[in-house]
Amino acid sequence: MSAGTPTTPALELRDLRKRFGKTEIIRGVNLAVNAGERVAIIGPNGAGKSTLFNLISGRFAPTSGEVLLNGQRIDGKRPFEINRAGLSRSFQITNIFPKLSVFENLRCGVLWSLGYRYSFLKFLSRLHDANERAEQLLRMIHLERKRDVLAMNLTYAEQRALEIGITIAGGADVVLLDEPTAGMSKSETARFIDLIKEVTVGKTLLTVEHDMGVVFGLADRIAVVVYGEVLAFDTPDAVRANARVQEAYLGSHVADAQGAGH
Ligand SMILES: Nc1ncnc2c1ncn2[C@@H]1O[C@H](COP(=O)(O)OP(=O)(O)OP(=O)(O)O)[C@@H](O)[C@H]1O
Repeated sequence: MSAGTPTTPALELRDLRKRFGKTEIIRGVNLAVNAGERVAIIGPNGAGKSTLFNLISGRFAPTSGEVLLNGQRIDGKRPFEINRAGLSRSFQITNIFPKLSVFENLRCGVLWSLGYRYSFLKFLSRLHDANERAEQLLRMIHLERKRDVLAMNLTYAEQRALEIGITIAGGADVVLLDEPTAGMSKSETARFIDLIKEVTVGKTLLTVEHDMGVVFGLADRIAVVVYGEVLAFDTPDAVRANARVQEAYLGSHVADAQGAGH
């Protein structure tokens, strides 16, 4: 791209709105996330963070407004279409197959991302590639030694790592993770932040997060959502210093994160 040409954002929300019955929950959100950026969405309970994720990943259709993935409209498309367009959202742990091994779970993730549009023969010819990709993912999430262990016998943190492996299996370049470290101990969380950074190198990452230690350890920019609007979208330092954010939400949370050494 020549100098001065504006780069297309990896993900862009334009005046996005969502109404449930009479209540407008998302009230005109504009957000442009650059390729390769790591963005955390924070905000009080009920602010609309999960709804925003659901709008981006296609679980909900917006009432109005646009969602663009690499410049292409994806609002109104179905989740699997959005996934194949290059945006992947973390599966919940319940979507891990408990009675399959770690390797088999990863391979399922790879095969699913290849889609059902392939004929059986083409599918078979892809199996070799899928195996290779699953081995690669296994190394990326550092579960080589658990390769043949059934998913149900993994520790909680290992299951969350597997979930991330499945999420990135198809090679999506925009990845959405919903509270990736929820329920983890402090030391597991610290290791997990490093893992997330490693596996998303070169990708665009969006997380919804309550843990301010994770937010400030992971994000290049933070979007603060309050009552369905983006109150601030800036670097961690700028958000920390933002008086409106302090007032609306952050105060005690930031003190906690700083106390934790992040
Ligand atoms: N399917 C739905 N139907 C009706 N109302 C909904 C629906 N989904 C979410 N809401 C409402 O939208 C508001 C925002 O919810 P949302 O889950 O997006 O908030 P959040 O910021 O993710 O909260 P939390 O941090 O507690 O997870 C809430 O008042 C919720 O009750």
